[in-house]
Amino acid sequence: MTGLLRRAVPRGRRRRPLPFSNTCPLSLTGGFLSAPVCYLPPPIMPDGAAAPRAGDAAADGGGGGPGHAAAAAAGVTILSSVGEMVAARERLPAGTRVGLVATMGALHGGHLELVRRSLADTDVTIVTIYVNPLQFSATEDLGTYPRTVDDDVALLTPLLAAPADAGTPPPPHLLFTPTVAEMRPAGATTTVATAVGDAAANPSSEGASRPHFFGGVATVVAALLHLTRPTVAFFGEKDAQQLAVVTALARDLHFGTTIVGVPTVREADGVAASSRNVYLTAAGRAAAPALYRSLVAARDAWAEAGETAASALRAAVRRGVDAGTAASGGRVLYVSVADRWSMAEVDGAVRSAADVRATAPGGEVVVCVAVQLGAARLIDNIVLR
Ligand SMILES: Nc1ncnc2c1ncn2[C@@H]1O[C@H](COP(=O)(O)OP(=O)(O)OP(=O)(O)O)[C@@H](O)[C@H]1O
Ligand SMILES: CC(C)(CO)[C@@H](O)C(=O)[O-]
Ligand code: BAL
Repeated sequence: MTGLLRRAVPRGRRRRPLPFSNTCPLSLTGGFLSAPVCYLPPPIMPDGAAAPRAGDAAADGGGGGPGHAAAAAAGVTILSSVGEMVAARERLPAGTRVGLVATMGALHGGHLELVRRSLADTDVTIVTIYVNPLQFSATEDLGTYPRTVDDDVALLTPLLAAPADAGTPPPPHLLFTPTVAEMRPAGATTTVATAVGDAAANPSSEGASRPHFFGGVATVVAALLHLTRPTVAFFGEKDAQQLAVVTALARDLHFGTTIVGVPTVREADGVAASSRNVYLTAAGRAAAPALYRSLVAARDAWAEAGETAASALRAAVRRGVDAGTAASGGRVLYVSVADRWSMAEVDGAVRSAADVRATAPGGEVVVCVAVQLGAARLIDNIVLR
């Protein structure tokens, strides 16, 4: 049976209704990708990155707990194989505006805001949950990264199962939770390199602090864009350099996807919502507002007091974060004042606030900070605007 989709579009646009089938049985066999696989020698991983470890698959998104059954009952389709994902994407009618929200799970208000943006701006939303081993170094927290798939499904279900207008079938939103074995089969050797995330490009950046990281992110995001072919993909501004990397990736490799940055969702005291906040001790949590407080102070010094020296802005953020977190064991990993899209560090002066206000936007500068606070590695940033 075919129905017409008529979703409320709160951002001032009502799109042409699209036909969706509300009886859409999904292949459980992996579609055309279930063809025989040629096994190759063990994969070569990027420098410092951890290969998928035994046991990862059991802890990642595959399988289905009680939350999956509830989601299925509410009409949310959860897919765990690449073949199912490809087949489901193939079934969407031409012209469907598809939104992608890529996550590593342990969902919080930041993720849900991305999903809401996608639901408002596109016809069909695909949320992915995948803890990507390629973006963790051997000494990082791949093994302990919070995996809360049932809770995640429970949070997503009310959003993704929200009914369309009466009388029309709901849009076929999807949750894709592949295993490592599905996403990165034994023998996979190809990775995507990115100059925007390159440590050499900026020694005081997230890319330099986590040299393995952006190669892993670019590789998995390229695979997810390829599998889901989204019209728009939504990424959080909290991960400023990741947003720059993904924007360059989509543009440079002609994915035809628009990358949209979503403003950082914060707790009442300014702390950016983050899955790794669960690692904070009570003292660390009490100290964590120092990051955003220091960033806001630097932005105010630029906007209101005319401070344009990048070195002064960097020093002010470092001083503020040190003062707020050192007693709780906080250690500043880097402070960066960089072009928002190339991530090149600014050596001299940033454009003044008056100049930015008076002329066309462009050449935005972002101030980023990373802090190790006990077991939690926190990042945050503010754009000078
Ligand atoms: N507070 C937030 N506000 C808006 N978007 C966010 C926020 N936190 C994460 N995101 C975005 O959600 C997407 C998935 O991020 P991810 O699953 O790594 O969550 P995370 O909280 O950043 O995790 P971690 O604590 O491991 O860094 C990314 O695009 C990320 O930028
Ligand atoms: C973009 C991403 C899902 C790739 O694994 C991850 O880096 C994240 O959750 O920000
Ligand atoms: N939030 C980006 C994913 C990561 O830190 O591994």
